[in-house]
Amino acid sequence: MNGERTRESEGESNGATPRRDAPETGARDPDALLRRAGVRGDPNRDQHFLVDDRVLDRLPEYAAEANVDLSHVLEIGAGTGALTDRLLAAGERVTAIERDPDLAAFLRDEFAAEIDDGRLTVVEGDALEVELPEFTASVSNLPYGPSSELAFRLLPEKRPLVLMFQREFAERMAAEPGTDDYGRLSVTAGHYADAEVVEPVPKEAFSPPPAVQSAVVRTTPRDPDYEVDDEDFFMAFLKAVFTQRRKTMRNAVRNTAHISGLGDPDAVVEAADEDLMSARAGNVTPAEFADLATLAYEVGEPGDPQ
Ligand SMILES: C[S@@+](CC[C@H](N)C(=O)[O-])C[C@H]1O[C@@H](n2cnc3c(N)ncnc32)[C@H](O)[C@@H]1O
Repeated sequence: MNGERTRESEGESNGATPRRDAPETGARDPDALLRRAGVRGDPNRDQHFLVDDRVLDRLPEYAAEANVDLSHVLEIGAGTGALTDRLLAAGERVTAIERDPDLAAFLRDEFAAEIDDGRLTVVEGDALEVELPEFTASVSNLPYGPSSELAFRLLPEKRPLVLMFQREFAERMAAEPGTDDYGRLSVTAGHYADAEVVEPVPKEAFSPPPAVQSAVVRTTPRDPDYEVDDEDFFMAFLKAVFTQRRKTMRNAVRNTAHISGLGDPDAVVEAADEDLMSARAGNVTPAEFADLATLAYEVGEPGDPQ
């Protein structure tokens, strides 16, 4: 990769002073970063780099306007560092995780001054596997392949998040009961945080453009307005009944015992509220699911979920 780097970067790589492509804003230009890195994003490696300055600038603003503590921002999938640069400007410290060894090497070179100052740590590795640092917030343009697993690695950390997802995923995450988008993802994400879609982002904001539209989600951690005895069972129960979201809850509970691990699903149906058993999963609120999961755990002989 370094052999492909342009003259723009030559002679600047002494690590002493941060690069500034746009003196008026002080920000690095995303296209110049791509040229200096000498890369084209590889969609097979979830590489779609943000090249729209306005979207890049707004991502940390979504956190700042919610008074999020940006003293240590975690960025997952830092790419060529266009967002990293904005996060360094908005916050005090950034830890940037990047799986691609060439991009991680580029980041270490491009941001040598910030690394020397102790403001940036580049972690080379898979964000699903590396140990996460203590962070106060995460602002990330996530790789879409593992975005669900990444979201559910971050949400239990109970920190504010501003994350770019595929638009459909974002809308399902933030959906309310009774809407078409409401489902397992809405309830499981809502277990940890309030989620709101703050901006749809068109394909053209990325290089190369992804196949689908994107959207930014901001999550604000909070405790749920219900209690569950066993969180793992609650999650397994949701997974089970939402595989049959168009069936009544009565049938969904009965038909999915192999997923939820319930030994006696009929006992749950008999003990549960009649109206609730006649409802469809897409209309059941998180609190109602929690009550039902608690009941199921008590009377349904739970075993090992799938
Ligand atoms: C959508 S791009 C975003 C890049 C950059 N943040 C931007 O906005 O231009 C996702 C980045 O995540 C990296 N990536 C893909 N899978 C990853 C994983 N499992 N862990 C860490 N980084 C990953 C890719 O190499 C790519 O640089």
